Amino acid sequence: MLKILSGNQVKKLDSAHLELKVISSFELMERAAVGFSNWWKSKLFSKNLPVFVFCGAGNNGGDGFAIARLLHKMDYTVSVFKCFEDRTSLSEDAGKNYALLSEGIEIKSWQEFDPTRKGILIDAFLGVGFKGALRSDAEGIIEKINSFTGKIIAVDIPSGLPSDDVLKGNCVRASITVTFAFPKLSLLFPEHARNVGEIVLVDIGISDGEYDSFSSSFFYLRDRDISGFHREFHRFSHKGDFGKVLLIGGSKGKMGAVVLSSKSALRTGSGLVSCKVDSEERLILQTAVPEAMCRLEEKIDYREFDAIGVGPGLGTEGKTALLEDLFERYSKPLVLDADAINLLALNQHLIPMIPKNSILTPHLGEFDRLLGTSVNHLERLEKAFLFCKKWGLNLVIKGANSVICLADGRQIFNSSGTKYMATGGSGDVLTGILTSFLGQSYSPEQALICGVFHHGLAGELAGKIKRRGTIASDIIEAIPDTFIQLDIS
Ligand SMILES: NC(=O)C1=CN([C@@H]2O[C@H](COP(=O)(O)OP(=O)(O)OC[C@H]3O[C@@H](n4cnc5c(N)ncnc54)[C@H](O)[C@@H]3O)[C@@H](O)[C@H]2O)[C@@H](O)CC1
Ligand SMILES: Nc1ncnc2c1ncn2[C@@H]1O[C@H](COP(=O)(O)OP(=O)(O)O)[C@@H](O)[C@H]1O
Ligand SMILES: [K+]
Repeated sequence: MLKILSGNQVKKLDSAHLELKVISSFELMERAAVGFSNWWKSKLFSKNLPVFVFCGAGNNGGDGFAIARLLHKMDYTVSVFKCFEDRTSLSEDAGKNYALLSEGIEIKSWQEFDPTRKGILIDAFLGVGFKGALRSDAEGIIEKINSFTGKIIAVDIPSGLPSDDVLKGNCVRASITVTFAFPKLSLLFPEHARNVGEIVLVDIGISDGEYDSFSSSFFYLRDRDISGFHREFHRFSHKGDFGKVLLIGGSKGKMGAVVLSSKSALRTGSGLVSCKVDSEERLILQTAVPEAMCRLEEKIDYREFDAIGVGPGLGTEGKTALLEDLFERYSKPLVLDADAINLLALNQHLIPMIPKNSILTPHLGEFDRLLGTSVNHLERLEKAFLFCKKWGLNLVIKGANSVICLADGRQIFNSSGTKYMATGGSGDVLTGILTSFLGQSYSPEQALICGVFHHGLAGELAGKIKRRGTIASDIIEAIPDTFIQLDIS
């Protein structure tokens, strides 16, 4: 799994790579620019639109010059806008790439840019080398870039965004950020979404093993990581191997939640799915999901089940005793979502009773209720880290790039998912998926890594067809396709 390093570690990673592969820093810059232009080619941007490349004096600007050269070669009309006083201030590699700009490329000062022009703007002003508060000239440059009404594409990071911290000043508002080697931590914070836009990761040839000597507790989960975490089933596997799971949830007016969770558990491969629901409401579940069974008795022997998920649509009124009783009589890891989390927020004395290694899946609102409001995502990550360590629990901070926070302190940002998943019930689908994997004897870590990724991928597949018309049921229907897509039998 790809490690997310700090901005300060990037230079060291680069130097180690240059030494290992015996290449120059100039060649590495060229790889970044080639990676960018290959992505550009795949997007088929119209050649009728001129390209404006804003270049700073550092290596981010160097990437910009090289990109300008490559796009010009591809027959785009390219102008470079200098965001520096004179050539002597350029970094060595930026200087080399500046010298390679061909005659057909117009070179102007950033002040000369007319932001009302039609075209595409490439922001290669500041990269991960940006430190401290913006200097006053830089403020002006960023304002100029942001006054442009067309598409802005940031190189590595939107200029002005610190790579590992929360934005404090002004920053370019990009609609796409093409980042190199690994996504910089701050690109993944929800409060930066308007500045970062869509993230595109460009490989510059640094292999995962080269990150080994760098310490980081942050990771980035991609499709290639998944298969190693799945369990294999063989020809003689029986119903029991696929697990017997229980979902506790649903209440008057909110039965849909447990309908969605149970369906998604079945679509994820559970052998047997039972639901503990109010007896008056059972017909809704049994009609909607005939494959699921209802358990109506007051005192279920929870030990019958390989995994239990609790919370979707449960309601909080009068349910504290149910949760307490569950913690007393079940010792395997649970999945706790929605109202189970709200109950914990209201009854914090129950937290020490949660079976070790359980999984909590709060969205930002539930997270705040449980652990208090946070001023920014960094604080939220720190709170999650302390909570998971203290209680030996795992937690998913849900949203775009959901963060899997493991009990051992690792925090894994998910790469799959789409904005079309921001629809009622998609969290209930995740509860079903996670409970299903736990029931199939996946460890909580395996269940989390596979579950969160497949959920996001199912959302992407559904969103490709249904766009903003995507509903939670579409995500469930797409779960089987995720196994095909990832070649999991
Ligand atoms: N492995 C990688 O990640 C690679 C990174 N490359 C590029 O190199 C960049 C990093 O290059 P550098 O270390 O030269 O740094 P940058 O180009 O990001 O920044 C240095 C420049 O920013 C200015 N600056 C810094 N703080 C400022 C402030 N507070 N106000 C105004 N200006 C400020 C400096 O004067 C200098 O001109 C990356 O972002 C990426 O674009 C690629 O060229 C090659 C591979
Ligand atoms: N913009 C987004 N990008 C990616 N995933 C998203 C986005 N918005 C929501 N999701 C995912 O959808 C799910 C929503 O969960 P939740 O808020 O609990 O929904 P509900 O309570 O309606 O079931 C989470 O897994 C979250 O990661
Ligand atoms: K930039």
